[in-house]
Amino acid sequence: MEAAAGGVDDMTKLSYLHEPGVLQNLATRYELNEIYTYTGNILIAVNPFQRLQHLYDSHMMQQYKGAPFGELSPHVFAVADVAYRAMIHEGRSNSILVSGESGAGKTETTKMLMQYLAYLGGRAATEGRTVEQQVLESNPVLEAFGNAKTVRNNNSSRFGKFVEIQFDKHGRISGAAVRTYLLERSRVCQISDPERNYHCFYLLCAAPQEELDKYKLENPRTYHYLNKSNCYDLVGVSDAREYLATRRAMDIVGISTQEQDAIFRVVAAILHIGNIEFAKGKEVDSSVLKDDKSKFHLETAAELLMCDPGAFTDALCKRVMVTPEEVIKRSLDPYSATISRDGFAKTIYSRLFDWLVDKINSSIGQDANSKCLIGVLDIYGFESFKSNSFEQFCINYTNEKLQQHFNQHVFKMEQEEYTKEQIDWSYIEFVDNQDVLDLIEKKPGGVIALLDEACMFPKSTHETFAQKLYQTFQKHKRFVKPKLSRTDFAIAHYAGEVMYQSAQFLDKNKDYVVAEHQELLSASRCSFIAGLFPPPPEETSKSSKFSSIGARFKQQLQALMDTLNSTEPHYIRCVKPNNVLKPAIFENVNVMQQLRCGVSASDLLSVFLLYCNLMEA
Ligand SMILES: Nc1ncnc2c1ncn2[C@@H]1O[C@H](COP(=O)(O)OP(=O)(O)OP(=O)(O)O)[C@@H](O)[C@H]1O
Repeated sequence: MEAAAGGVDDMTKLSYLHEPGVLQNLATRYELNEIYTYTGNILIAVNPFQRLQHLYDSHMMQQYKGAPFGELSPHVFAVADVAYRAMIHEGRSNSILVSGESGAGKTETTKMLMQYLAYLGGRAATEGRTVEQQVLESNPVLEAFGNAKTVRNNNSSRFGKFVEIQFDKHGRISGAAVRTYLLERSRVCQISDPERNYHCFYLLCAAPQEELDKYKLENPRTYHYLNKSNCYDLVGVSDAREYLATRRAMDIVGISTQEQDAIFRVVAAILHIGNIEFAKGKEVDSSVLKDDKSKFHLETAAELLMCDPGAFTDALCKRVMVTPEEVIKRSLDPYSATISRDGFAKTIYSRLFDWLVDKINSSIGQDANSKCLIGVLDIYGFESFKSNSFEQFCINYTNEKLQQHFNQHVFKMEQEEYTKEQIDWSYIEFVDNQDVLDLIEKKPGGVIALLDEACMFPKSTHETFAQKLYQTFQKHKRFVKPKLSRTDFAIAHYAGEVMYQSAQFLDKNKDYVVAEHQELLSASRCSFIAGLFPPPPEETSKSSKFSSIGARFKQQLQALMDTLNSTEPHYIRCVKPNNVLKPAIFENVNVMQQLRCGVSASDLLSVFLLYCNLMEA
């Protein structure tokens, strides 16, 4: 078969399925603004970095509605349409898994899928808010609080998301639920140039003057949590306009004016908290507020959080130690008080984010009777940087899980098709990554379990944790102890080897709120804020008190996999054609690496073989 001049819309039509051919095909099509290409029924979407309005207008939606798959040009709408029709005809739940590296276009793709599903399953405009409107407007709310500018994407989601859209027996949207995964907390207190903190901080600093007066806010350059980077503005985005848009979206989602006020009070308080500085106190290893400025910020934060300023200072600068004999109040030195301050800010922000997600869910409402749903997964892709920490470990663990899900699905599909065509399938090799998953999640003895053990044992350090890993996995095929480091470790993932720095693993895995912070905030005179800090469940034993981010994430991931396993999956692979985030630039090596990390070469090959065999059979 000759290669078509404009490329082929399905890679399985290529005469040879090899990397240069695949790349050439994607590049040719990209040049013509044909950003979508199939590989069998997997959709590859190359980020255009420009608005291609005509691709997504209502005329396009009409065209794709009910059109047989493959009849029209490849498109996200076609994938959503297949999922919807499969759901209606077979009465089965479906899911669409959107993957790709940061900036590849997952969130945009997810929004288009949701828009199309809202079009298919929406009700005729009735008065008030419709479920689909609420579902769509939950995006800007979550983006304002969970997205930020990073070096790789100006609007990067710093959390994973699974949106479950429920349908009634007539195929109408009857409810929805959003599940989120692992928000990046460290960003609240720590950003580096030229990144930004979460959008909401800049939006609030661009609010109308009377609101700024209310929250005692000034220029974003004033705030320590924002001025560690020189980037304040986003090209082509007006924070003032976005602030109003976010407020409107909050209205639609069902967040009351009072609640909105409390939310932005928390956001403003965090900015003030970041500006509280400490100096050495009179006593050894104690600290006091550094100057009048710090006093002002502390008092303002206390006012906004509606708590007692004296108790607030104590909660930041002191710790209560309970021994069997007595209760001792111990002072913190300025360095420890600063860490305490940042911990406070991160805790309150992550509680606020969780509240928003819960509120969106309760406000949209769940349809308990729904038999069918379509889930859309928008989750971080595989990451391998110069320096990789606990976040990358969790992200890559997620991707191992999804890769296994994909392998099992393709394998099952092949088996079924071959059986149907009466072809002997005994020779198909099943690529399995269970060994990496065991290394990470096995209980007892996996990396997560060993990390939890280390966190529970007071004398552990990252050095002792790393030594334990070296001992335990000495002979593990997927574990590598580097020669030159005593604390790093590498895992041979399906997409390549990643070296992790264990230094902050223990701290980042600990999931507890300092008792003094909890006490202060649960006593807030603002019911919204007190509600973010309900009393912790009764402690039955010491061990039940410990909860870890890793173990909780593992549970969440298992629940996600259980949901996905009960659905018919569809895959969309987003590709970022360049690192300068500009249209019309297609970097071959870059794209090739992404294809290898995601739908890997062997997966493409197996999908290809499957189609060839089917055509011959
Ligand atoms: N189909 C599209 N049409 C126009 N622009 C797009 C499209 N897809 C992506 N973009 C552009 O690329 C940017 C990055 O896309 P997006 O935020 O969806 O990436 P992502 O894969 O979700 O990244 P992250 O993992 O960092 O959240 C968008 O802000 C938008 O400017």
